Amino acid sequence: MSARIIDGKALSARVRGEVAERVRALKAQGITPGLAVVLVGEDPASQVYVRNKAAACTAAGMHSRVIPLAADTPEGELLDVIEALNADPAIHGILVQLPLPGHIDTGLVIETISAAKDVDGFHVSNAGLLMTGRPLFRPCTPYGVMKMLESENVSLRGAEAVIVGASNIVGKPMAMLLLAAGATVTLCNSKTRDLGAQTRRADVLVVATGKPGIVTGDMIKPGAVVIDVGINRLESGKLVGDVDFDSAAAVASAITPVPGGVGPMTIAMLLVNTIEAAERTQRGSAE
Ligand SMILES: Nc1nc2c(c(=O)[nH]1)N[C@@H](CN(C=O)c1ccc(C(=O)N[C@@H](CCC(=O)O)C(=O)O)cc1)CN2
Repeated sequence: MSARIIDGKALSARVRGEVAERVRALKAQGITPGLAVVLVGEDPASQVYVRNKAAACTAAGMHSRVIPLAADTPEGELLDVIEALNADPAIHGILVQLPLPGHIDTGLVIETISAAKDVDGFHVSNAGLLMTGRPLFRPCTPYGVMKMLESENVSLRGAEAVIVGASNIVGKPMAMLLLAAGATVTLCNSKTRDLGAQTRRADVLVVATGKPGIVTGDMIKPGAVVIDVGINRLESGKLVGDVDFDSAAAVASAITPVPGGVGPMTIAMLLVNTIEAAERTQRGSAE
């Protein structure tokens, strides 16, 4: 292995420490930032993520409210919960943990969250603002990836960036952020012909498909920076990314591990978005 390991755990701890300082400053002005997380159902992975989000919030000095709802909660009831949170002045950020049970329209749920409290950055208004270069909230995972690239001093101006996976929550916003930073962006999807021909052009390669091992070392340009967004639990219980780590690390100049890479940054950037939402409220009330 020759690649440098990009330590998401260490960077997320730094970011969370900076957020904690901003929380202290805001509290001194009488505002406690508050995050509400709605969890529908009992998906074990979602339960872990929600618990970790709440714990990170509390550790940073924020107010955290977790709202667990049964898997068969009617859609209308979930929308009522969101409306109540939209109107609650103690709550500055709202997120609904995904995925949702099949009987619920995810798009409708996201659009019901007030765009000003949409700390996931998934609301169509926030997606539009990001696309037009005026971001309010950047989606946490791609935002975390940008923070990792910045911390590694990766030069993005004019760089070839290739993203594998075109989801609304990672791939598409990732493309917008890399484009805004001056990269030439290629966004691959499940229909892309000859994926390796695309990935081999990448100076920065971001993989977010949920398919373990879809990218192997022979698909990577020597010296590329490889960001693995995938989190896949194998039957053995082992957690792996979308990139075959050993073969990729032999070729790349830097690579994120799984676990301990992008995942912890997702939670750190959620705290950043929440403190920004609360600071914005404070500025609004001071004007
Ligand atoms: N409303 C949202 N739902 C989902 C999001 C999101 O950003 N907003 N992203 C993912 C899940 N996710 C956050 O919610 C998330 C996934 C993984 C991690 C993480 O820290 N992973 C650890 C490993 C944890 C484990 O042992 O399972 C790591 O990679 O080191 C944090 C957040 C889908 N849903």
